[in-house]
Amino acid sequence: MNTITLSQLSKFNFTDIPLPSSKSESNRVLIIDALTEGENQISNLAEARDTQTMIRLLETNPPVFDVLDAGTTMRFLTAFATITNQNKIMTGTDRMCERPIGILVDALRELGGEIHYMNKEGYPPLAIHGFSNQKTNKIRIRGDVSSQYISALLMIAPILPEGLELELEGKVGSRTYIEMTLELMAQFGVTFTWDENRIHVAPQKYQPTSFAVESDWSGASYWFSLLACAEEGELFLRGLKQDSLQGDSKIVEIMDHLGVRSEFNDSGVKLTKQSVKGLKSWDFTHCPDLAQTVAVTCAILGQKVEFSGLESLRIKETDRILALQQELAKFNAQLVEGKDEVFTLIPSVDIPNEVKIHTYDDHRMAMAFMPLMTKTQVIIEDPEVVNKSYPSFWKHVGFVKEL
Ligand SMILES: O=C(O)C1=C[C@@H](OP(=O)(O)O)[C@@H](O)[C@H](O)C1
Ligand SMILES: C=C(OP(=O)(O)O)C(=O)O
Repeated sequence: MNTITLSQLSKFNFTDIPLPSSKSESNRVLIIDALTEGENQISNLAEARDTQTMIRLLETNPPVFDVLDAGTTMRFLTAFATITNQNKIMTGTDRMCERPIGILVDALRELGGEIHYMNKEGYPPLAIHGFSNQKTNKIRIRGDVSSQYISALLMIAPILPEGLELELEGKVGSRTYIEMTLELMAQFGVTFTWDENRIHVAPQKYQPTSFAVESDWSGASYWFSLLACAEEGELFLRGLKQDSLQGDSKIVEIMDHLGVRSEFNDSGVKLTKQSVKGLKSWDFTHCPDLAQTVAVTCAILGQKVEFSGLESLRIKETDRILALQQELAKFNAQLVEGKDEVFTLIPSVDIPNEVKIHTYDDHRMAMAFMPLMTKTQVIIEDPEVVNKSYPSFWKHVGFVKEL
């Protein structure tokens, strides 16, 4: 197996990190673009494999949409292919075929789509046989499994002949991603109403516009963590906005407790060190992709913290709770499950001279453990796994030089 070795480096010079563009924004804008009559001007699309896969599939329109391991690409293209009345097979990696999609398929069938499971009920691969007449414009949908089903339905809603009223049932996770979807739709001229748990989108057209994708806040989180764990350093993260569409911009608030000060200007955010105020607990319901970053940071910084809202982590690129537990244990930290889905992060008291991190086909496992290099030599297995969201990650790590 390929590995990358990160030598210990606890103090570093000021480093300017260009950051990749957001794959979440890119994948939404690509679907919206495909549904817009007329030309949009879209710039800064992500280099992420998830986005490049989406671009390739939309451009070449093969009979089989193999999305690899991209969740948004699978969910958004399933809704898109159905509503544009295509015959399509939707598939992906083995892991993708273990990630549930039944809630979205049920909703699309209720609307009038014809979709069959090719293997296991509720999971890809799927055979889509298009869409005849819209059967209803009211759908009730659970919000506690993945917000991506809701985003997928919302983006096709304006082009449904009768529009769509979505009633969100139960706890809604990753709400910030639903807000991102609606805000992006609004930037392309679509109006909606959102009243408590009811979102209504009338039939209407997306309006051609110009849009520049922001840098990726989830990818930015690893740099906040690096500075939090280092003894000395300064970073500039390019292309981030204080007023972001991305919920993972919450990392600013979290890291303010963990010793990182953020100052925004027109080109990005400057990070400097400040004293650690401490963190007692955090709820990751609406920013699940930050959980690994924050768990590793707290484990290194000696912070005992209660983590909640981790339920969706079990059905992502890997079971991220199990993966975290196994890898944190390698430097004597723990993530202990307690009552009512609350986990306690017990920090490390003794970090070995070298730690080898297994990455479980999960880009965020590789990137989240990088900051451990501030304390010891780290070997990361399968480093190319970062290509899913941040192909230039290791190149950027190379920009960080010992002081
Ligand atoms: O809509 C999106 O762009 C995403 C939503 C989240 O997924 P869930 O809604 O499944 O939590 C997040 O974890 C994923 O990385 C990207
Ligand atoms: C969960 C993620 O992506 P997706 O669900 O789109 O595969 C992620 O990028 O952390």
